[in-house]
Amino acid sequence: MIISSAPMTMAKYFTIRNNYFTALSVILAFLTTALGDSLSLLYLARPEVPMTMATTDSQRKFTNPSNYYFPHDRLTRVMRDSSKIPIVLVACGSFSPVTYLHLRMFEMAKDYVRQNTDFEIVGGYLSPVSDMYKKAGLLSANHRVEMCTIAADDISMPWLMVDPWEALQSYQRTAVVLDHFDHELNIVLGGVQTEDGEHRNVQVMLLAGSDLISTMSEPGVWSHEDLDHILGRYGCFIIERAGTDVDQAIDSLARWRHNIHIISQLIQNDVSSTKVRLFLRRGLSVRYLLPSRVVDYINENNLYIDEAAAAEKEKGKGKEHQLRKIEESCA
Ligand SMILES: Nc1ncnc2c1ncn2[C@@H]1O[C@H](COP(=O)(O)OP(=O)(O)OP(=O)(O)O)[C@@H](O)[C@H]1O
Ligand SMILES: NC(=O)c1ccc[n+]([C@@H]2O[C@H](COP(=O)(O)O)[C@@H](O)[C@H]2O)c1
Repeated sequence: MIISSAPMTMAKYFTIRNNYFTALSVILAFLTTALGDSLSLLYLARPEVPMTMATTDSQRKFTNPSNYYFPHDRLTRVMRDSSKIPIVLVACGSFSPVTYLHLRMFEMAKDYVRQNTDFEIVGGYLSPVSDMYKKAGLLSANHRVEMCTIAADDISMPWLMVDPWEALQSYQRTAVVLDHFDHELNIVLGGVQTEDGEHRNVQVMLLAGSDLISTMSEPGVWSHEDLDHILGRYGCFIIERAGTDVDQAIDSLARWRHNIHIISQLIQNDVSSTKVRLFLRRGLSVRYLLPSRVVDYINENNLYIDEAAAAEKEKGKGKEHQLRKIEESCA
């Protein structure tokens, strides 16, 4: 149970993510220079969103948004190996839009779990953040949930689901989100079973990139009680991400080190939603950076239209040649 939490602002959190964003800035600065304007800086603007901290209790009754049901159709209810500990992976984030790297995080975690742990993954969830998070480029929750649902609806990932609980209400801290999963999986559904019919509680674990974990070392972004709750009670898998020094990121999290699993990216790939939005804004192709059906959804619904309109405007300013050059270099 979390007893208290210190007030803090999301502005500070976004400032602290600068390590990652500095690396991203270099890439964006390159594109910006090539285009000869400063529009891409808009993407780096961090919002001023106050995050009011409330108390949480894992035993509390959760209020669900209307018409909400907890998705569990792809949850493995009977474990394959009773000697293992059943876990569910939860990835929290904006997913604006969801990319292949978000999906790949689950695959990397699956390999790591099989090779290095006594866990058995019985399900995975994408949990898009609420609109109240107000991060730059955050599309409405309905669209983000829909894009995640399309992305997760892939027969090659039959254990991945999208939970709209967090997205469809006011901002919820990650500790509360993990409590919600714990409640739904273990209290409402009653956990899972072994082949012999023995009941097992499911261990909820956070799945995140190292840019997110680096913010946990900084005072004022996450309360100590929340960190203790997330890393002490639940635990997490951290996917290495270019631009973040993982060792430095977890330096001050040493007391929970046994519950923090670091997963190296053997093939460096730093696709990000920011870059995808930038490409869309420039009218560049984003195919093969995210599932085709998500690209179709974006096009059909004219999403990130402001960005596309900005690109049109640039063409009007006679920058077609430069755009073509970038497009060619990205082909
Ligand atoms: N290329 C990547 N490598 C490792 N982790 C990633 C990668 N892309 C996203 N993540 C992780 O996925 C989670 C959700 O990410 P989020 O929705 O913020 O995507 P993002 O690409 O970082 O978005 P944005 O560019 O808008 O900040 C976070 O924990 C983030 O660290
Ligand atoms: N104190 C907290 O619970 C806290 C602080 C910072 C970020 N977060 C979460 O981390 C995720 C970050 O998402 P982005 O990577 O899209 O910014 C979001 O789900 C956000 O709610 C939680």
